Amino acid sequence: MISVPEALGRIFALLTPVGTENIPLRQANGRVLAVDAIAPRDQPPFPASAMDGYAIRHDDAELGKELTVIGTSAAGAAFAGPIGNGKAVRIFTGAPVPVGADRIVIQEHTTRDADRIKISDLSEQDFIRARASDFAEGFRLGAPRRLGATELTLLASMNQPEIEVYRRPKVAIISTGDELVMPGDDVRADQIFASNAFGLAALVENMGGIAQILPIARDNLSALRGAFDLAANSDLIVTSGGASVGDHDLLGNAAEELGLTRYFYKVAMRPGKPLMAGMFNGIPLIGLPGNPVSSIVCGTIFVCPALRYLQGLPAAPIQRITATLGRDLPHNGPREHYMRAMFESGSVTVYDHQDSSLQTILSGANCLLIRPPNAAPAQAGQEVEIIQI
Ligand SMILES: Nc1nc2c(c(=O)[nH]1)N[C@H]1C(S)=C(S)[C@@H](COP(=O)(O)OP(=O)(O)OC[C@H]3O[C@@H](n4cnc5c(N)ncnc54)[C@H](O)[C@@H]3O)O[C@H]1N2
Ligand code: MOO
Repeated sequence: MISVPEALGRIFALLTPVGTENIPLRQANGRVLAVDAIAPRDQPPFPASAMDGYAIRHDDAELGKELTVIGTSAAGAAFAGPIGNGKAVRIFTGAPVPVGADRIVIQEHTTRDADRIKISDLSEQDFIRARASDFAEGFRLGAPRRLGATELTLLASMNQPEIEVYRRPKVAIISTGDELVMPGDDVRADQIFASNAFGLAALVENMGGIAQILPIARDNLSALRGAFDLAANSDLIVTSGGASVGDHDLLGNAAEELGLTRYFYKVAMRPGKPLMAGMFNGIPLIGLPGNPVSSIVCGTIFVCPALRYLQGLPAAPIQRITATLGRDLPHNGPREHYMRAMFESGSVTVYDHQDSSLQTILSGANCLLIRPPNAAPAQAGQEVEIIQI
């Protein structure tokens, strides 16, 4: 059995980032920028007022001084002329500061009478945003990076109506097992509903991929062949179930017969021991164990980083953070244990029941607490690592 980092490294080695495409900025939420975006001009493109008030010359900034208002500068409607001593221009937030003015007096610090204002108070600040104080022409937003609200705001202000992003990787999800039926279908007493594919599809979509849930493959070679045929145009195949050693667990052997080159089988983790990965007729394949918790844990630990890597992001494991253990834990066995747990106010407490079939416990958990292989007993108050889910 190999370790989790070793398995993840071998999965990255199977993958090649997908190609790129040009898309409208409006469709870029959640996508990964593939090429640096470069600002074609300064922002702000002119010195701009940060407040509503009056633009004046610095020399005129004296308490009690009276000035003549000679015009208005509004956002999108600049005052054309320059401004001299003894003069003021009514100005609004975001408006260009007239040539010659180098200070804004906020309107609360003035009294106005017709076209005259009197300065009644003064701030230390000039309330002028210098040209290019946000970014200058030539500023780069570097790729690769995932685009969300903040990046899209910036890209729009950089006048990027279209951007180059990585294509969304297509992931075919194949559930295997004679006992499985899709939710809503007729179910016999000896069958259960196929749940793994729904969670896995959500993980894939959350990571920017396109998930395709294929029809359930029964535990026989021709059913598996049919499912794999449907996955032919995918960037990644994810299977669930049939990975273990039972008489009906034929995924590994059958897939090899159909063209799979297996790169590894079995990982020192819990849940998830029968994980495998390989290349299926040119398409990378990750084979997850069938137990629902194993499938989602392995999806989080392996499929999510794989999706990031397919979209041009660095080959990196899922982020861990530290938390304080809320309750003592016994020593751990030889496999790295991903325990379902609750993280609240910095403290993490594991659930009593950790069987990898318990979907209710998994859905109640908000993190996985990681126990290293052969870890000594841990006491409440100790620092531990968790992954938020
Ligand atoms: N003799 C041994 N038996 C088992 C071992 C072992 O080392 N020796 N490993 C156990 C571990 S650990 C796991 S994990 C499971 C994994 O087995 P498979 O990947 O072959 O999964 P299945 O047998 O097909 O299913 C296991 C379990 O999960 C249910 N299942 C499967 N697919 C789905 C699905 N899509 N949605 C919901 N539930 C699903 C299935 O009905 C079984 O109950 O093997 C242990 N056995
Ligand atoms: O490795 Mo299994 O996934 O513990 O239930």
